[in-house]
Amino acid sequence: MHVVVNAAMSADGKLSTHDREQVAISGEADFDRVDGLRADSDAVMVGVGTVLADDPSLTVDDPDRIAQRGDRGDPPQPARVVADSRARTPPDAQILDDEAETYLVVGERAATEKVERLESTGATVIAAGHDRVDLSAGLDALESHGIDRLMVEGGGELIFSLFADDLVDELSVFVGPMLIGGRDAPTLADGDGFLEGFPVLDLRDVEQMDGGVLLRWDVA
Ligand SMILES: NC(=O)C1=CN([C@@H]2O[C@H](COP(=O)(O)OP(=O)(O)OC[C@H]3O[C@@H](n4cnc5c(N)ncnc54)[C@H](O)[C@@H]3O)[C@@H](O)[C@H]2O)C=CC1
Ligand SMILES: Nc1nc(O)c(N)c(N[C@@H]2O[C@H](COP(=O)(O)O)[C@@H](O)[C@H]2O)n1
Repeated sequence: MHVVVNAAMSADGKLSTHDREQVAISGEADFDRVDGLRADSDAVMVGVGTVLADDPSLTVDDPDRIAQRGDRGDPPQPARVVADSRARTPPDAQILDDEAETYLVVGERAATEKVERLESTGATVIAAGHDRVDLSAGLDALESHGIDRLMVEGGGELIFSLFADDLVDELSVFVGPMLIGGRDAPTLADGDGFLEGFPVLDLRDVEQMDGGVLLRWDVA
C-alpha cells in the first residue's frame, strides 16, 4: 500500500485552534489540489478526533474528477476510513452517509453495541489491535479490501502514529500565511513525540500557492 499524508498547518505549525475548531488554512488553490489528491486515492483516512471536531465528508467535489474515476473503473468516490479505537464515531456523522463506502477501524475492545450501531449505517467495521487500533494490521486489512493508494488527512495524533509505525511513503504540507498559536493546539505530529529514530524526509519540491507554500517530501 502507498500512503500519502497531506495536511495544512499555520506558519507556526498548528493544524487548528487549541479548542480544536477547524480553521481554513488552505486557500482555493490548495483545496483544489487536495480534491485532486482525494480523487487519485482509493481511500481517504482520518482519526476519530478529526471526525468529532470537524464532521468531514472527505469526498471529491469536482464533477470532472468524479467522472474520470468512473472512466478508469473506480467507484465515483474514494472510500472513507476512520481510525476509531473505541467506536466513538457518531452514527449521524457525515462520513457515514451514502456518498461513499466507509471503513471504521476499531480496537477489539470497542463496545459491541456501538460497533453494531455503526454497522447498521452500512459501514464496514474492521477490528485491529486491542485498546488502540494497530495501524499496521488495519492497513493490511484495508489492502485486502482493494485499497492500495491511501491518503491520510490527519489529525496530528494519527499522523504521529503512522510515522512511528513507519507506514508513511509521502508527506505533503501546505504552510499557510497565518499564525494560530496555543501550546495545546494540534500540530502536524503530536502523540508522544520522538526521542530518537526521527523520521527523515527527502524534499521533493516546493511550490508557492495561496500566499503560502506547499512542501512535498518523500519519506526516506
Ligand atoms: N489542518 C489540517 O489539515 C487538518 C486539521 N485537523 C484538525 O486536527 C484536529 C484533530 O486531530 P487530533 O485531535 O490529533 O485527532 P486525530 O484525528 O488524529 O484522531 C486521534 C484519535 O484517533 C484514534 N486512534 C485510533 N488508533 C490510533 C492510533 N494508532 N494512533 C493515534 N490515534 C489513533 C484515537 O481515538 C485518537 O484519539 C482537529 O482540530 C482538526 O480540525 C485534522 C485534519 C487535517
Ligand atoms: N487541506 C486542508 N486544509 C485546511 O485548511 C484544512 N482545514 C483541512 N482540514 C481537513 O479537511 C477536512 C474537511 O473535509 P471536508 O471538506 O468536510 O470533506 C477536515 O476534516 C480536515 O481533515 N485540510
